[in-house]
Amino acid sequence: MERREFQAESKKLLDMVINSIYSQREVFLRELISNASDAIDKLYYRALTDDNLTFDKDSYFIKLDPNKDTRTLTITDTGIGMTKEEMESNLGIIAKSGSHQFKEENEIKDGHDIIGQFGVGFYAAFMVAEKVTVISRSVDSEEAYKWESTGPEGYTIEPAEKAEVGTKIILKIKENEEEENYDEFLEEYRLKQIVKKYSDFIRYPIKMDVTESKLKEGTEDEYEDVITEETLNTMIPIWKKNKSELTDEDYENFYREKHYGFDKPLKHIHLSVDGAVRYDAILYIPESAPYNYYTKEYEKGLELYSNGVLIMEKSPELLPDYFGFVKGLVDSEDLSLNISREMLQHDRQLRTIAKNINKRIKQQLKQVLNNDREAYERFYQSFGQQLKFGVYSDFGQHKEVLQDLLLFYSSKEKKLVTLDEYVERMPEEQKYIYYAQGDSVDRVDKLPQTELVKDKGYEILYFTDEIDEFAIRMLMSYKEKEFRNVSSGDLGIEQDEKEKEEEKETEKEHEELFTKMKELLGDKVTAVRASKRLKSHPVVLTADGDISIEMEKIINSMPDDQQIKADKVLEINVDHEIMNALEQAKEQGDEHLKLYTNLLYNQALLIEGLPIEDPVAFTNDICKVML
Ligand SMILES: Nc1ncnc2c1ncn2[C@@H]1O[C@H](COP(=O)(O)OP(=O)(O)OP(=O)(O)O)[C@@H](O)[C@H]1O
Repeated sequence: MERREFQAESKKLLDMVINSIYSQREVFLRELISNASDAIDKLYYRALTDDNLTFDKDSYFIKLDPNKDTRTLTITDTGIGMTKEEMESNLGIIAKSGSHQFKEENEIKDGHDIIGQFGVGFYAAFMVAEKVTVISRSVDSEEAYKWESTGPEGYTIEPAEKAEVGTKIILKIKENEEEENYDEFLEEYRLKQIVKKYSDFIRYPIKMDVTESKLKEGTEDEYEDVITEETLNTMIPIWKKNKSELTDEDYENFYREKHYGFDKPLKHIHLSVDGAVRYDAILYIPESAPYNYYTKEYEKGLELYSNGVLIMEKSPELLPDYFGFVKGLVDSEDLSLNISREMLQHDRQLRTIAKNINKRIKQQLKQVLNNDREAYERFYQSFGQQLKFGVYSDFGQHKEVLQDLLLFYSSKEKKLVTLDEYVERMPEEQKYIYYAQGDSVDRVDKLPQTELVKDKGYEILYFTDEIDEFAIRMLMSYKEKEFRNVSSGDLGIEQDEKEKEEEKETEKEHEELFTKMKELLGDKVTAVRASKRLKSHPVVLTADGDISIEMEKIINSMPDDQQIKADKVLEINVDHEIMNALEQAKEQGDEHLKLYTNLLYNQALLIEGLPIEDPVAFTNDICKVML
């Protein structure tokens, strides 16, 4: 028996396969099973043109046989086999793919897509095996041959005995090393796991004899090992089935089987696209957020398959951040994979798929919003913040996609409404879309700032999430209607001549008092003014300029210590009885007016949910007034 050397380049390549191409050792099994499946597919193609051959799908299988005593793992297939020459060229020259050549020579169709293309996968066996033996008999030969190698030193080929057509690969599993455990590749449970993970949708059954300890018949506490042959893979992926054959329950079961979430998914999307890039996808919109969703630990992404073989557990490129909650998978035969199948060579196909998927998710959400509001609200409860963050992020790039998916609580409807519903209801003379912010609907409801707008009969959107105002600032307007904070200086509410006249008079009347009050407050406020928006409450703090008080609160609570200040204005309700008290205080001297001004300013801070600078002084001030 003559030992043959691998070609010089092959030696280097083999070293690379063993040591650096694959990041996980377990993929050796994926590679050998894919080869076995390719070999059966080749028989199928041969039968199409060869009258002497019939292909009965049910008689083909792949079998795994772990044996701890001999430390071997045998993978047997009933495929096309290899002649001596094929062994020479396909296993003797690394990076020579018989499968690739086969694809070139045969017209590949019917979804029997050959997986192999690079001619390196087989050698992944050396990551776990110290010796690899291949015994194969080709469909074209009466004789069988044995190929054997212990790695870079070379290989031998000699005649062998094998009754049936097909290939048997015997891996002599390496001994454990200090930090490496190879025993796991002889364990039934582990092999099952690896098959499920990577090869669950291989078209042919992957079988293994599984040992189970069972109660011995006729006894109560005696157990015996029972061996049964199990098929480890599901074979037909749900996404390759016809949609009409599948029920909601099937999709829900698949969601659970895949551990996409513990909840019941809100909706699923099943796509079979036959366009420029062909792919199938099953996507789920979950109903509730995983516990770590809003943390750094959460990783978005879809599973990526190529021809039913898992390539990536989480491909982040397939989902934009704002739809990062979507779960599911994509299977495409059109991906250009790199040699380890762990990455893609071009992301063009992936980008096309991602773009389509993005569109479909939006459509689906819109549909739920329009047809099943209750379900959408449940979804929004979990992921509304994410959508709003999506509007805000990347300098508002995605606002067009997302604006119609937003909901806010409405002062009028007392429930969540869309921006479209708001704008549709706006009276003609209403200039802006009004909003007010606070920690909760109850709190916003009681805000004095909302009085005038409500009095006018206009609807107000309540912003109770920190992100709300930031997102809306990015949006700027919706259907050409600008957003306006109810606390802002200009509310765009038209006044008639008489009202304007009255306002001027009031300003003049109290000018001296307000100037004095502003002096007493110093730079705590930029102005003290007669309020146009208050009806029953005595005071309120509002903001001039771009930064609202709510934004000041949020930004200042962030860890990066960017201290910013809103231009606060103390507004006084001149129709309130408090005005008399203030005018009297002014007459009584600065001391008195200062006491009242501070009290009112601190009250306004409290209403806004802002901290009082000196609570002790504030309570002392109250006592002074009481005594
Ligand atoms: N079980 C098998 N039965 C028949 N032929 C096989 C078998 N395993 C490997 N071969 C032959 O050996 C060749 C090399 O296999 P290898 O796994 O290295 O590459 P590949 O499958 O062609 O490509 P890839 O690197 O993309 O997996 C295959 O193309 C095929 O012709």
